[in-house]
Amino acid sequence: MDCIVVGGGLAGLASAVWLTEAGHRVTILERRGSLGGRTISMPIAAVDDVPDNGQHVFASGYEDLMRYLESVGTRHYVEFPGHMSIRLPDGTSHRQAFGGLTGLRAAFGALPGVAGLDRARTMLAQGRLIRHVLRQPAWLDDVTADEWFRRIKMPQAARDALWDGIVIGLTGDKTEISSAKVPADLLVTGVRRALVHKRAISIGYPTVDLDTLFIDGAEKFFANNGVDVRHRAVVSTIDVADGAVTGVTLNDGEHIPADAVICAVPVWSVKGLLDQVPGHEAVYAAADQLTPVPIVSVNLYLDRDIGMADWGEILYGGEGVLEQVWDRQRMHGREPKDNYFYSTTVSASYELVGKTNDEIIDVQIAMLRRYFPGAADAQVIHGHVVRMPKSTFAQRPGTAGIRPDQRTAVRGFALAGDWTRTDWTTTMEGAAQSAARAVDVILSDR
Ligand SMILES: Cc1cc2nc3c(=O)[nH]c(=O)nc-3n(C[C@H](O)[C@H](O)[C@H](O)COP(=O)(O)OP(=O)(O)OC[C@H]3O[C@@H](n4cnc5c(N)ncnc54)[C@H](O)[C@@H]3O)c2cc1C
Repeated sequence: MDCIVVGGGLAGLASAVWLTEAGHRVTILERRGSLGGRTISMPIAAVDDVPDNGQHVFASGYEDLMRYLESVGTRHYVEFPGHMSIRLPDGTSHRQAFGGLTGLRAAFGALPGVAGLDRARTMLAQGRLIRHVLRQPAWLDDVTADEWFRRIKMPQAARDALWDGIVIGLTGDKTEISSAKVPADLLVTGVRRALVHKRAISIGYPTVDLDTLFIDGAEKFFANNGVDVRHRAVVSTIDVADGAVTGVTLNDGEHIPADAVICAVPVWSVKGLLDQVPGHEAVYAAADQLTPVPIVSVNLYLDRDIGMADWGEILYGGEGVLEQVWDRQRMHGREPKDNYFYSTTVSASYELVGKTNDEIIDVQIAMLRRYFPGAADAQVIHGHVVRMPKSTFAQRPGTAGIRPDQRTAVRGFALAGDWTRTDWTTTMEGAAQSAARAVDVILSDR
């Protein structure tokens, strides 16, 4: 078959690799000048370094993403150290091993900063939470995670220490925005994966920049297997005749014929592309409801070691958003030479994203000084702000079930992308799983 993949982010790359492995001829059409979509590196000449557009972390249940990395030969660049740390505003850092004794103690309410009666209240609230996750009451998608925590009487201290961070980490959004059903579903996915692998889910990270991890191996694979990659090719319609796909048309009017097409553009780019696809109204309605969530990342090259206790630390008790700090040189196994490189991530950064670069750097440095005594006199050698107003998408109450399936009403045409229906939310694994399912649709349509 002659196949077209629209979009060269992770969902498109994985689709192209797996269609090629299945023996088909593939063309990738990517609107930008390079591949990678939302997972890219951004070289900075001033410090001779290659930071990313934002730190990406992995969960050990990311099966399809790992399969993609196996296919492009870079699986060995992901490490799961088995721990991460949380830091409280008083500067104390607590190392969290995943599962094991720490998990057991947490189940009994023993969380940092949670004391006295709140421990018993936390244990009871967590019991109610687990019951809701397993039984999924009908109202779960009618309320925000914030309201859910109020209903199960989760003490504020436990929310500050763990649960708000979990919601923001899992959904990418604030507790007062995200539907309670999203974290509940993800907890089910996590437990399922943990049971299959007989291991608690843990968090890992790439030991190289994102281009080396996701793109370089893919480009070699494409060159070796005759995949045609066309940059700056902007698709304007998916073409359909008699219920089957016939190809795509670019914005300059060129029609490219194909036997099969996978459309792997982000949710905010899909409107207009599917006008000829029966049922596109529901997809466009979903696209209107899955609104973008900003992430602001700052790559900070400092003149000294701020004394991080771990490769990654989550800062609790911040400003209601999840703030994370990453020790990039440690993660990449490099000795600091001319500077100490820390990367910070502010998820759901609705307020921060509108500020100037200098203001953002000031806010982040002030935050490091608050949490890390070693940062008190640190000077910024170079600061690099990455503002991504469209990083992930929000799933507000009432949106359960609106994410479209990969299978469409058109023969030979499938949707992919982190926003299509998967076991995950807006993640790299969601993108990879959507690709696996889209490729299955195409292969089963033959
Ligand atoms: C800062 C940041 C941090 C993140 N952190 C994590 C994390 O820690 N863990 C995690 O799992 N996930 C994380 N994510 C989410 C993850 O990056 C995304 O969910 C995933 O990369 C989405 O991949 P995708 O292929 O679905 O979409 P995209 O990567 O957006 O790819 C879509 C591609 O389609 C192209 N395109 C659009 N329209 C057209 C058109 N008309 N014609 C041709 N091409 C088109 C675009 O240019 C783009 O290259 C993070 C995201 C960001 C931005």
